[in-house]
Amino acid sequence: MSRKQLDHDYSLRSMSNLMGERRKKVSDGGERSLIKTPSSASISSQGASSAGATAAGAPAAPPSSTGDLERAARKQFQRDVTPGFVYVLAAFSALGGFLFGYDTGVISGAMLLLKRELDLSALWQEVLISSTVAAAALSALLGGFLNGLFGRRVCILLASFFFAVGGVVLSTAPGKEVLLAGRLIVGVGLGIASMTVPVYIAEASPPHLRGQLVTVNTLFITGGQFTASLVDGAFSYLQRDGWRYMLGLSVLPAVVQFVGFLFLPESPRWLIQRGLTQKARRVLSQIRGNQNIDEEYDSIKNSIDEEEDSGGEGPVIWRMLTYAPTRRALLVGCGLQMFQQLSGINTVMYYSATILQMSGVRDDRLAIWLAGLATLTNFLFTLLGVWLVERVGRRKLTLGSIIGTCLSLSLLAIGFLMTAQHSPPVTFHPSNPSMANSTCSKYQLCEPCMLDPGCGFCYRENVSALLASSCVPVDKASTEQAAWGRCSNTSLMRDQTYWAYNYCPTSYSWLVLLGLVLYLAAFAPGMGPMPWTINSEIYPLWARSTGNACAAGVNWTFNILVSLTFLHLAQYFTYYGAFFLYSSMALLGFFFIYGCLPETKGRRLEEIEALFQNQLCSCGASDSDEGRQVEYIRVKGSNYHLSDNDASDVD
Ligand SMILES: O[C@H]1[C@H](O)[C@@H](O)[C@H](O)[C@@H](O)[C@H]1O
Repeated sequence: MSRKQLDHDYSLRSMSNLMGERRKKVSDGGERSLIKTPSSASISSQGASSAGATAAGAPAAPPSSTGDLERAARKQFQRDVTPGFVYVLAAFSALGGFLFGYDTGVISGAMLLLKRELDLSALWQEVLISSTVAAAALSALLGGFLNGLFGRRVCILLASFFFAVGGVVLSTAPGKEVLLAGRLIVGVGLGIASMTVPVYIAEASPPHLRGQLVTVNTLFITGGQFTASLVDGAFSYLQRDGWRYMLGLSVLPAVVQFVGFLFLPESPRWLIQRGLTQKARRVLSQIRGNQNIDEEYDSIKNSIDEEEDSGGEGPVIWRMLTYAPTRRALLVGCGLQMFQQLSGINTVMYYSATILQMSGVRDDRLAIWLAGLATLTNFLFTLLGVWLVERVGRRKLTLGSIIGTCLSLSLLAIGFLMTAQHSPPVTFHPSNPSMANSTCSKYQLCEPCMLDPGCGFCYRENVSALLASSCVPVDKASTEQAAWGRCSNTSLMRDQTYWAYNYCPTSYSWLVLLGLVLYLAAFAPGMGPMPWTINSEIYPLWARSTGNACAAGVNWTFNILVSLTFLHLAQYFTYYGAFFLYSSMALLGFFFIYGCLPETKGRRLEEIEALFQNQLCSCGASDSDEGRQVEYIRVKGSNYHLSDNDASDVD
């Protein structure tokens, strides 16, 4: 074969191979199979020439080695199929993630001010915090239906509309009832955005970038949480109405997203499914920068036609549950979201200010600012996840992350255990009968006193030792001070007298702090983003919105479950008990992921269904390694054994 022919051959080959693996029908007993063609590795193994130069249509210096050639082809291909538009589209969509993070993060700081200004009872505080998450859980489920009916774009517009209206209602609320209405509206936006945005980004992205771009959405979530902690810190200095600014600021990104989406296109996959094929073609070539989209278009169209041919009766969720591959995908998707929340991320984040207080940060404001460091760490390590996802793949990243999460949770628990075992004693018991009769004064150690939500530990400390300490009831109006005694007036507390609510002074705080940092470093790159990313790609088109709706619903439901039970858990099992429990959940999660999660990196969305044809808990073994390895793909009960040679023969 002449050099020129080789050039031509391999430039075409690299284009199609690097796009992912190709779906081919093979006439083998009427069965259909996914045939994995060799990707870049096969280009080099066959000694190809300058694919990159040919693809660009310009002569280039001959690459010095096959490795250079492979890299050149890959780069050229990625330049060609990655026009800037897809980044713009992902960034505007991910504003939904930012609002998700901002609205869930900002409430803790806003609540400190709200409870003082509106005189909120503990019940109202709880209702205001959890109502948003509960509304999100329900609307995520509803979002599945809306997505199928109106498309992704309309749903994102709807979500940003809810965010904006909710923000306005919250910032102008005259009282707690209107605040509740605002929180519910925001919750509806949250639920819809959390299930739609990953799907929209996944459907618009080319396969080699899909993981990265969907993970950017989680990066925006953690960015929103970080911004919220800064805003909370900044506005906490305002004597009045600081919470109005905190809650109202979310209107800005919501409006930007709404306006942006008036101009952004609908997902081409949804358009094809709806039979709007001309429009779908236009959108696809707009997103792909006028590349040749025929192959991608045909592949989406074929998979939709096949799905239609195969029929299927009843509501989508029923069809998903009665068809093995989608049932397995649903189990994997919901399981991932469940284990994400059961690993205690929101408890750890929420608790970070207290952990810092344990380490000796006495000033409340400073603790709030420093807690921002935890959200920053979460953000930075999610960035690492964005970088890693297309390099190491989803499966390895999630597995590595959950092992680290499990170990660091154990370290946190050990830190709390040491703290409990070296709990300072209560040395001062009041003699006044009315004071002495309170439950709090019966505790002999700080640990049980701190675990009782009605009590706090009031102590005096000099440089080297803990002086007189007592356990006293907390002020009903504010947990920042005691109901009576030395710690009952924060502004009058002098002589190194401190009020510890929710924590005990300890010399083991460094262990807890180390656990916190390691936890965030392990959780954020994998367990934080991967459940969202993987869910956006594991369902076939007909089941995608329903699958994502269910998984997002599971995420929000376990979110609320874990946050609402934490304090009770701590009360009955102590802090270390609670963290050991989260750690064992993470361990369970590891086995689940190890057994059930296949690698989806680099595959077209239309091809992923086949990965779930395997029996559950053996599907993790699919190994692509750039097309070099032998692969077994079982389709509808038949085994196809493909080697490199088989694969290249088909091409
Ligand atoms: O993936 C996100 C993220 O990692 C957040 O930090 C967390 O607060 C959310 O609950 C979670 O779903």
